[in-house]
Amino acid sequence: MNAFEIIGGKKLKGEIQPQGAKNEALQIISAVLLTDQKVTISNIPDIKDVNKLIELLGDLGVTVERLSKDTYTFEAKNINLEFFQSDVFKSKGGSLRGSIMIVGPLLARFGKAAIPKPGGDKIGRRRLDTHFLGFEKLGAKFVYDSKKEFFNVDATNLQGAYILMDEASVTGTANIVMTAVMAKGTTTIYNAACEPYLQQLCKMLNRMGAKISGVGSNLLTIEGVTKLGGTEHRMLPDMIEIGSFIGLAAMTESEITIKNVCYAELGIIPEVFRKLGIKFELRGDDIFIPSQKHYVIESFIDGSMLTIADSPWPGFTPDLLSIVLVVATQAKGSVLIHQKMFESRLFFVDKLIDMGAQIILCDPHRATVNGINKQYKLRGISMTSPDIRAGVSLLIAALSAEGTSTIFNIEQIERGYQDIDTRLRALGAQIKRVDASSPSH
Ligand SMILES: CC(=O)N[C@H]1[C@@H](OP(=O)(O)OP(=O)(O)OC[C@H]2O[C@@H](n3ccc(=O)[nH]c3=O)[C@H](O)[C@@H]2O)O[C@H](CO)[C@@H](O)[C@@H]1O
Ligand SMILES: C=C(OP(=O)(O)O)C(=O)O
Repeated sequence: MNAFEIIGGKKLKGEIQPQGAKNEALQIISAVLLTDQKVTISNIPDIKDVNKLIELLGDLGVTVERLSKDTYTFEAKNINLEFFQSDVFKSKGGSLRGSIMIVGPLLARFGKAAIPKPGGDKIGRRRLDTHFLGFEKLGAKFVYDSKKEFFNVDATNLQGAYILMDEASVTGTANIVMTAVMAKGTTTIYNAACEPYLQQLCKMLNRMGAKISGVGSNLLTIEGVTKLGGTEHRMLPDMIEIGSFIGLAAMTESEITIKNVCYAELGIIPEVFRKLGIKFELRGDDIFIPSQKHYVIESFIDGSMLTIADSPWPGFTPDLLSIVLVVATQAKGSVLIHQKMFESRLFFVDKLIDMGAQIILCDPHRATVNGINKQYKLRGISMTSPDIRAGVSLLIAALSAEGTSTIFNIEQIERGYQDIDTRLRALGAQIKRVDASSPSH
């Protein structure tokens, strides 16, 4: 078990390159199961969740070749469907959220799939109804063994259908799209999620021979085809990392350039950080954030207090709300953070309160932050990271704080942020990895 030890209060400076997008990678890598031909994928982030999915595909029989640090080829020629019943599959498949997205492609290609209830962050209930209701509409049948927490799904004759999704689920949409691309006839998916992750997936599937229209909207039309072929795909930069680095720069008064951000794909994200008063410039495709001592939270036009809430794309992603919250603690002004999607994602504010932040947790979904305008610094403490984004928010808080902080359970952070300690050290951060099982901890 490792922990991060951080000496805070130091300004950082330099350039940082965002990794490839974690949540896109999980969809794209699952999609290689749709063809027996070679698929080459680049800008793959070297992070725990993605590596676990790649390993799982290897166990299923996919030939995986690593061409360079971030580029792999996948060839799903000989898939071993017996592997589903093994204990290895039950433990590995259940250890990450993204594994649920192997179901759609396996159904489309082989007419059967299985999956243990997937893992991922413990940030509230994470139901899978949208996925399975969609599979059912396309003609599949599933059985859920609640004792073993295991799904078995069968589909002998997938038929296109009209699907009004019960919510705009990100992984649910990806799964249903990957099933429908090889179902007979036309599928219409309304209330589809349309995050850049999904747009990237649909574009890749179309390059493989699929016929998907409406990409980027919440109404997708899919004409089923009988076979898909190989392709090449490059992952977008991770928009959640980009948002995290904007927050990091503001909190630590640092001058940071975030390189090659694909700005056009960031949607409303930059605007939300601007509303917190953070200044930055777009230089080519880089975001340059100057060192700024103070930043002032905007009010609404009528003078009322700003609310920042999550909603499905093109709304603000829930994965950046924890970062927005931590950044607001040092701003001038107040903001209400409303986490609508997840019910346990704001509890980490206890740790920020221990560090000296002024936050009132109104209920599990809402927290009011009273920014202290850097009148004093947060103080370093020992804390445990409850989930990936809270973990990074605490890391940002620790880097801005006075004194030493220790963050335990950094495996959560490393699910989604590649070599984060090394990359932060390159900006001048005082962060080191320590063995948390040693007696001094
Ligand atoms: C591997 C992966 O890609 N994970 C992302 C994916 O998870 P995932 O695909 O699991 O999340 P979903 O989009 O299914 O839903 C997330 C939560 O929001 C709720 N919900 C969803 C849609 C909606 O219109 N209303 C609503 O309340 C759901 O009930 C659920 O509690 O999308 C989430 C929402 O952007 C992100 O936090 C996760 O990082
Ligand atoms: C919640 C997240 O991930 P996952 O869905 O993999 O748990 C996230 O990336 O913020």
